[in-house]
Amino acid sequence: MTKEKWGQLRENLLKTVGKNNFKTWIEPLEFAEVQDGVALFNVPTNFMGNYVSQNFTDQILHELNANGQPVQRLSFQVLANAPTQPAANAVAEPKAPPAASGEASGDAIQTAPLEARFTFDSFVVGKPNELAHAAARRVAEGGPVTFNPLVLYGGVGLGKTHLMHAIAWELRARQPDLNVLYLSAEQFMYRFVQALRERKMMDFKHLFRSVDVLMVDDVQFIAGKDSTQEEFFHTFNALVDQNKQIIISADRAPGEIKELEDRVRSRLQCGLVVDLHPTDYELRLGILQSKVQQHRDTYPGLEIAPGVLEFLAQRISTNVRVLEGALTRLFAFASLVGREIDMELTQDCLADVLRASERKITVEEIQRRVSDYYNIRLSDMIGPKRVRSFARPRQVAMYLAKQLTSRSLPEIGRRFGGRDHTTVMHGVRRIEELKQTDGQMADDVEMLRRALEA
Ligand SMILES: Nc1ncnc2c1ncn2[C@@H]1O[C@H](COP(=O)(O)OP(=O)(O)OP(=O)(O)O)[C@@H](O)[C@H]1O
Repeated sequence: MTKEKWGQLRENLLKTVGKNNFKTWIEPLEFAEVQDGVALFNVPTNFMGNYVSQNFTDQILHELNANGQPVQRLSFQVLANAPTQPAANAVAEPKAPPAASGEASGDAIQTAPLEARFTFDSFVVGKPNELAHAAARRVAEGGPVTFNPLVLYGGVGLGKTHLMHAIAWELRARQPDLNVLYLSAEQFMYRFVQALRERKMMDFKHLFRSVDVLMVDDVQFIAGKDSTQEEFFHTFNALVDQNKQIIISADRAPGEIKELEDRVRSRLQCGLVVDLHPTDYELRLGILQSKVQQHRDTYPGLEIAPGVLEFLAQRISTNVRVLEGALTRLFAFASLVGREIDMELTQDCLADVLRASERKITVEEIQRRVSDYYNIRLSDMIGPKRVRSFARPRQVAMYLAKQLTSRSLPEIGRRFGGRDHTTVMHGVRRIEELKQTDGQMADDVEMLRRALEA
């Protein structure tokens, strides 16, 4: 059967299904092929495929067979533009959703392919993200729901979206019939507001309550947006009641998202909350090595001199997105000028990135980190109390301030509640000694240093 033929047949369905149904459900079906008695259609969302299959199969089969097309079954696939992956059985949307359009809400969610690159295979695992990765893997296996929701949180560019897409791809591969819905919290709000405006709340509720897996990215976005939070809360409860998996990402821990309603916060905290820590040197190097492999296909024959990747992993300590961007630029530049990627070319090509990442660590930042680490209040770190539980963290912070900033001893003293420079000197020496004799102290200081430098 040809597309034209389907176009003609389709018109006949107008009478049997009615104008509204026809417009909403039949017209968007794109005929693909007939094979072994199965007619395959492309549909914009999985939800739509399911709906048509449940409600209009008989009419469509009848129409096809009555017009000389021997078809026993219908099949629907979600259209995905992703070139290297099969069509995802998940609906996704671009990070920046389009401005409100006149499109009907509820019956279909704006679709876009999941990012083809964001798979488990391309995700490099290291200490900072191993727990998040393991949890994502577990959920992606699609077995019985053991923790609900899974909340992945972490700073900018640390791989939250990558992991979420990887889960969706994996679920799709393992269970093609599963209805996986991935969208950003912003898109959730946009859909909700549109449904309210167009009085299509029933459709909206039906859509969101009929998914098997709901994935909401950047949930911090709904903080302070009361009615969206309320709807999210109800959607959440309805799905949890049906034992459907929910996966959420946020840029910080649920407890730290301001203006998030308590009941939403406590729901998020009910499941497994795992964080993606800032990358460390080893992870950055691993990611760079893996990206180099990918670039080799595009730029065969380009060589990288020894030491360049190590240098980048050391110097670019911001997010992975910046790291990736730097490498892409390096390859493009090197291929353009026909040179090997060595230190000189790297310095030339990435001068601005390298400058920007020369991050200055402040004494205040150190104090904050150290007090968090030892679970004491910032005011106690700076204040006058001399009990060991405050004095030791204070000395660690002084030591790190001396090591990681260019502040003088008197300047550091001033920032620790106006202490004398000899006190600072004593503190720094004490930690130096302890690092030699106390393994725990050596580990603590190293961990803090890495976290601050990340
Ligand atoms: N461990 C990793 N291995 C491979 N690539 C990674 C890893 N972590 C992050 N990336 C890459 O870094 C880029 C940024 O990741 P992603 O978009 O997932 O970050 P995010 O945490 O969602 O950030 P944002 O809060 O800005 O949305 C992506 O291209 C992603 O593939």
